[in-house]
Amino acid sequence: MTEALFVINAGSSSIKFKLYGVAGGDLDLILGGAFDGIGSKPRLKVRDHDGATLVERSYETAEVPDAEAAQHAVSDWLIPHIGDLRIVGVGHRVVHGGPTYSHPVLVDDAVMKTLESFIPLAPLHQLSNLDPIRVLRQRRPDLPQVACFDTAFHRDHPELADRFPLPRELYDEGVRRYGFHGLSYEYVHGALAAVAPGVAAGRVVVAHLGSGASLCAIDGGRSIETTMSFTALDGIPMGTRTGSLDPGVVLHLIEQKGMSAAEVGHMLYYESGLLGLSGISNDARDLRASAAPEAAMALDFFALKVAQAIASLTVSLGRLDGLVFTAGIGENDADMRGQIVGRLGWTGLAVDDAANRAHARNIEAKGSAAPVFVIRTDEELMIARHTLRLLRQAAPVSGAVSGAAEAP
Ligand SMILES: Nc1ncnc2c1ncn2[C@@H]1O[C@H](COP(=O)(O)OP(=O)(O)O)[C@@H](O)[C@H]1O
Ligand SMILES: CC(=O)OP(=O)(O)O
Ligand SMILES: [Mg+2]
Repeated sequence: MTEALFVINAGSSSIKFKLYGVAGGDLDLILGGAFDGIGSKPRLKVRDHDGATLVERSYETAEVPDAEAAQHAVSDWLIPHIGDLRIVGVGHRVVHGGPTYSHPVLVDDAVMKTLESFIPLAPLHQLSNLDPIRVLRQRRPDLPQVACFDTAFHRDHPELADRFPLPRELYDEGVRRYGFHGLSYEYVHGALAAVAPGVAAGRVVVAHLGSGASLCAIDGGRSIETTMSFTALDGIPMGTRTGSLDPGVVLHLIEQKGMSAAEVGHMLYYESGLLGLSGISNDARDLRASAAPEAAMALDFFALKVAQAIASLTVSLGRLDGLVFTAGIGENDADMRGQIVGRLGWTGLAVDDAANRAHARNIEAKGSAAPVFVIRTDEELMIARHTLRLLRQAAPVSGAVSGAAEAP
């Protein structure tokens, strides 16, 4: 019977999942899918390891009204398709590990309680991340579950990158620059090391530009600084999130406009960023396709802020040996990459137009001050690697893990 790992990357409106075979110590993708449009246009799509569609179906909103219902829909589809696989563990992306967790951890009651205490630090993500862990713990208490944190990669930041210029006691209470997208950065850095080990050993900036977006300065594999901080609101503008904002604006909204904290929070998380700037869409594809000047302005604003972040992170690094683009926009939007690097022309960075349009692995122009890479991120594979390592540490004798005989 083939042993397999299940990985869940649960977001606010989607649940991405992958199933890996773990025979022989390797991780072999069996299938991967996503349940997205939770609360709006619920849809389940699953592909096998070759990319062939196994299922693609839509649901009525009333049929799958929330994340928990989506998890059940995923399980209902998965269980009959699992065949004779034996699930030996489940790995989860958990966005916030707070000051406590700098490594992945096996979830038990105490861990769960600590992770729940971080919900206010990541209201858009943490609850959705913990939901599937809770549901699975009820359904399959015997199944080991591992939480892998977006914050962990950044936990040994230098102190200068970890502080806000606020009264010291707030830092002691946990008001720190945690940083996110760590699983993506860890994966991308590893992938960079495989193709350009010299660059990866040096000083690089990775731009994770998805619907959530941040950048990270990495020196020799270690995160030095990143644009997101206490929450996933900080840094560059995103699909619907503001990125950095004068805190005086927040005071203005509360004091002068009489908005409640919840209303301000909703505006900062859901109504701002590309959506707020354009008034059209949070999706960069829609903005590219639009002829409206507001759409072009929103994209230009995004490019400017990303370019400024790259320059700022390069100051922290002291040198730039490579720039990497990843995630939805970074991997697919050649115009955006061109706009961003174009704004950094004064540094000597330049992209080759044909390579950029082809989404080649290396897109720098001849004579560019540093190489520029496009690398596809794979948070799920990173989670699977961490989960397997931890499960093997927990059960070193069997070589893998045993005990779980049913599907999740
Ligand atoms: N071809 C494309 N051109 C421009 N933007 C794209 C393209 N493909 C995807 N995107 C952008 O990527 C975003 C999703 O990125 P992704 O990394 O999957 O985000 P997340 O995992 O946070 O949902 C979409 O909202 C969209 O704006
Ligand atoms: C932390 C974060 O912003 O995650 P995502 O990109 O999945 O929204
Ligand atoms: Mg993401």
